[in-house]
Amino acid sequence: MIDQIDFGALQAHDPSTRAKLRRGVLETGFLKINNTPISKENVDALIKAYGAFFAQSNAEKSKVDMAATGSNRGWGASGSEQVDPMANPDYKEVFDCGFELGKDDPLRAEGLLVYGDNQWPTAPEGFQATVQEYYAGAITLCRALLGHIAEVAEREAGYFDSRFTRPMALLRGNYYPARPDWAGEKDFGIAAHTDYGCLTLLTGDGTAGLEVLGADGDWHAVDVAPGEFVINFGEMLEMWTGGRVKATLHRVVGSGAERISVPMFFNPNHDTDVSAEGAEPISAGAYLKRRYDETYVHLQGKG
Ligand SMILES: O=C(O)CCC(=O)C(=O)O
Ligand SMILES: [Fe+2]
Repeated sequence: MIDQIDFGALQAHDPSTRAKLRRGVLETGFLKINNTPISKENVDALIKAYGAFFAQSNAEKSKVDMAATGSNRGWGASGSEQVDPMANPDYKEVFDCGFELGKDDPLRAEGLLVYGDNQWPTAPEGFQATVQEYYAGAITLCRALLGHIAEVAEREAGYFDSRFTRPMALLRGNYYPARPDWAGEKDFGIAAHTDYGCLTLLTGDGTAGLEVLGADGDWHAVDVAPGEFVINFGEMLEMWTGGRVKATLHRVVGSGAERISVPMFFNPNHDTDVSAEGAEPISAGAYLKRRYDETYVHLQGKG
């Protein structure tokens, strides 16, 4: 159900690759992508870094607990996010970091949540450098992918470029422990949801777990080999393109095996109007803040 595309072929404007991209963007909402400029070494180091971070005690991890802040950077304990109001809070743990404004950026004065300060743990050693190296590579890849997506979504070439100069790009490490024995039918690693933003670029440790809802109404397992990526599209891009681009439901029920996945949620500058043509304007920052306030348990009801 999900097409695999070669990033090199996409860059070279290969017609059959372009056709698969079209189907992924406009119909299924998901694609797998390989042969990207992000090295397997960097991905391996990233998975290892998150693994070592999450293996620490909760007391250690809570030194960077996002719940102690009004923002969403740092560690989120199991139960810290509820993506589906009909399900219980997810049992995954997360570590989130995001775009950092330059020291002299006048936007700093506005104290926007979506550009909050990152919180870096002191251990494991090298964690921040590894995560930041991946962050930079993922941003570059996302920008290139959006260039191609603009074409199939009937936007002029370069449409997204000026709108992603200060991207609200949130990189998340998801840690799914083995599915707990207390877990019932309302408990998920991450419950069914659509991503909130524009483009999600996901990699992982190769353990199965991601499921995507197909047009047939069934959940389909999607495997992500280390060094390969899944991309999917979020609510904001669906809205922005008047429904042309598809945001597709997905989830992780979880299994006996623990698992790490790493989504990069790639979103535009906070003041970008992401409303559909003719609709009431809404800024990307306001949209994202509303979804964060709805789903991060420590922000729920504080909007
Ligand atoms: O772990 C996965 O494969 C998916 C994670 C996900 O959907 C998310 O973090 O939004
Ligand atoms: Fe997701």
